[in-house]
Amino acid sequence: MTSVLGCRKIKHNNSTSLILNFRYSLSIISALLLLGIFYLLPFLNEFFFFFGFEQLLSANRCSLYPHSHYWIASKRIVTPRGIVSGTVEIKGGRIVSVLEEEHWQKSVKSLQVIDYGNAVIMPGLVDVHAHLDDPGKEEWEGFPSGTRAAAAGGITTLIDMPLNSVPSTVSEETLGLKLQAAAGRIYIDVGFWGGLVPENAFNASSLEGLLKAGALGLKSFMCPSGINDFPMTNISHIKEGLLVLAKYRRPLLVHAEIPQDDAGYLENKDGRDNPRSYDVYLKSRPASWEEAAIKDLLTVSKDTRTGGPAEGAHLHIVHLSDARSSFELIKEAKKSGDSMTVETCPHYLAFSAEKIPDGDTRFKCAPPIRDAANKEKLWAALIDGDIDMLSSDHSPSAPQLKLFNEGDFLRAWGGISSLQFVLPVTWSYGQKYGITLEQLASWWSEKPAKLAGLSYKGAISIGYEADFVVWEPEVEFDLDENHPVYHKHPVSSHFLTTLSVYLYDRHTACNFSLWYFFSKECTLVWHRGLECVLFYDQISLVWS
Ligand SMILES: NC(=O)N[C@H]1NC(=O)NC1=O
Ligand SMILES: [Zn+2]
Ligand SMILES: [Zn+2]
Repeated sequence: MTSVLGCRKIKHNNSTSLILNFRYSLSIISALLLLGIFYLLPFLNEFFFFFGFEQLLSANRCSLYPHSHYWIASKRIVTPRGIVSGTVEIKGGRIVSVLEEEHWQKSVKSLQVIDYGNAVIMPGLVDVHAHLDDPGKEEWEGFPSGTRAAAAGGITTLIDMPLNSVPSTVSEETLGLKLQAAAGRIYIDVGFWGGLVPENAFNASSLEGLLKAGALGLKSFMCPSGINDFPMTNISHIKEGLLVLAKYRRPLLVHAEIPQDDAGYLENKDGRDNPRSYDVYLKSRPASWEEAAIKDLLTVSKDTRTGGPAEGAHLHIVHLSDARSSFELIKEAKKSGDSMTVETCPHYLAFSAEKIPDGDTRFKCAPPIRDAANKEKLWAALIDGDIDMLSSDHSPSAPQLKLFNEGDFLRAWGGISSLQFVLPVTWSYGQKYGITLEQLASWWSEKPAKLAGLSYKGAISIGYEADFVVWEPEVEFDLDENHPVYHKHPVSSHFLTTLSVYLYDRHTACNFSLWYFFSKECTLVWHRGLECVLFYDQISLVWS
């Protein structure tokens, strides 16, 4: 296939990527000037050495094709106006035309066309909720490992959460540290959320500094986050934050759980309950926690309505698990005109509490995975369009924090590691519900790009950035220990092994799909004789 040759050729070809790198370095320079991050000045020598050489060299190898102007063809191109058989024309990293078959065949020189046949060309996934833990907790995950796993999973843009790294991203300065840590170490486009915490919530100029410095929006917790320098906010903090966000027309993402006094969580303080029991954990964080948080949020989300004091701001509920009361409240608020969206995650759509073995802390996340009936309702809400989008909530930790030996659900780290597998998991588990490729593109690309304010990403449309995933929905692979995993901790990659456990338990054939992947180093990975290519044209940080 031409792309194999194309890829190898690119390893030695400089022309296209020089433009890429020029653009990349320029964006960094202008950002630095713009932001006035003067404290970075002492590092600039090193910084430009890094970018000028390392980054140039590595990115030189990342272009798909030795042309800045080329076409990719397929019988299944997922566009906002449906599935098209034809070509996407790419020039300088942007989509300049999408042509149906009969229109392109005459006009395009064959050498500049990569024909993927029946493979699906979709917009690259935009994951708006992942914790890359870098700087400071690189032993949990990092920009290189995390973005590489993302690329291998078809994600071309990732927005990093402000907590789990050290320090948390809660100021212009700490955002600067993120940029520094990401520089030259990312394989896909990366943007950042900033944190809304009690310390900055009433300090509008601090929040503005964070937003002006490039944070795409803010994130806050309504319960303890598990991270000391990321304390929880109350509704007054959130109300204030929304006023600042309104000015910048940016979203607030909220972890919506408020601890309730009646919860088993408190009852177990004396250690009477068995901490290995998933049921005990589930009861310790009941749906009433989510419901209480949503009820509280609705007292301020109305401010985001047209004519309201926070018009322009937007409230986004992350990782909804409760498909009952909490979901109904969100749905009503949206109907009333509150500017709100909600996401759920593949683990809530794939697993159910009844099947989680006691002591298996790979399944621990917050809010918890609930019962099978709840899972069905989540799927229905997603398919009806009432849950707007999906995200990974990739939240890895050092393996020892999962306490695999003790299997203590109450003390183990809460977080599931899933980045590389969100596309095949969504597709595979969605088969039962007859989900379509267009729905996948909406949940994983179009809506998340919109949330992050990336108006030039998330769709295969003229003028959009040329970020794609090319994959074969019909091809299956076994998710076993031989499967290459790029997360920092592949062995304890909770989600991966969890899925395997499930599949083996049920003795079903693995129904996961294979996608092509093309890594930055131009390493072609072959699975079952199929060439894997994911390609992306823009290697740059995302700026608002
Ligand atoms: N700190 C952190 O990443 N917490 C995440 N983990 C999880 O399971 N839910 C979360 O919010
Ligand atoms: Zn959360
Ligand atoms: Zn999270």
